[in-house]
Amino acid sequence: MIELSHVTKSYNVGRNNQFTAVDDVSLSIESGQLTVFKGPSGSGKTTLLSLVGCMSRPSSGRIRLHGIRPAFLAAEEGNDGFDISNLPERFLTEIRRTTFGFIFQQFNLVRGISVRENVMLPAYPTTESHAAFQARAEELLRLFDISRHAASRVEWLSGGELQRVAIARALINNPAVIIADEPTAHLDSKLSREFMEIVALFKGQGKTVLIASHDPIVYDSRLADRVVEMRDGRITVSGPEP
Ligand SMILES: Nc1ncnc2c1ncn2[C@@H]1O[C@H](COP(=O)(O)OP(=O)(O)OP(=O)(O)O)[C@@H](O)[C@H]1O
Repeated sequence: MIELSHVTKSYNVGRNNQFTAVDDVSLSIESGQLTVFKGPSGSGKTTLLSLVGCMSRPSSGRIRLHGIRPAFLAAEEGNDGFDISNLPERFLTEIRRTTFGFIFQQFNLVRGISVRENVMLPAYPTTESHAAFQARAEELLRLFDISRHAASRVEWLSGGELQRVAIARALINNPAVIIADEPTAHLDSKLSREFMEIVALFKGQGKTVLIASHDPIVYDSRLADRVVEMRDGRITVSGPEP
């Protein structure tokens, strides 16, 4: 479970353009479920996901992981879970790479290098050998039917293929949690439905999935265990508690 208690994120603190993007949010996100964050543009969805995914720290409040153990941490988890709100950048980076897989709207693939190299980019070789990562990359390329493009540069791929490369890259470290920000925004409805089939696969593997989306194919999906609605940095509807 991921537990947020009174989480606030403000930008440009102390300046005249100070802005609170996430405002006193408390929420429990159940493991192994799909939680969809829905809301108008600017409502704070991306900011909230970036806080949970250790890409930034909250201005105040606490975020705790329960039962999700970053692989590099030897210490036992206490009853209060593992607090990620105030960790030094070095630890945040390690947790981000070992625990979370990210899928972005623009896919954020690196041009000029191959599909295989893109999938391998986030590989985190302190937890497994390079050979193990290479084997996983080949397996993921096969799973998503992009093996024949492994040596191609990403700029030669179609939109659907790019999406599958981005998904394979998100899985290279076998993360417990997948975070996807508007993953279907640049896809037609057929590819969006295919994306949701892949989400079903994630859930089947017991992964926790968080998606920010405006797309009814995502938030109306039967796969969504919970739809959390946001407006002006606050939760307006938090769906049924699991
Ligand atoms: N680094 C930043 N500095 C200042 N303001 C920011 C920063 N990042 C985000 N914001 C502001 O915070 C608000 C929330 O942004 P956020 O991207 O979280 O919204 P969102 O719900 O994901 O929107 P969208 O659906 O358009 O992606 C926006 O008004 C945005 O302009």
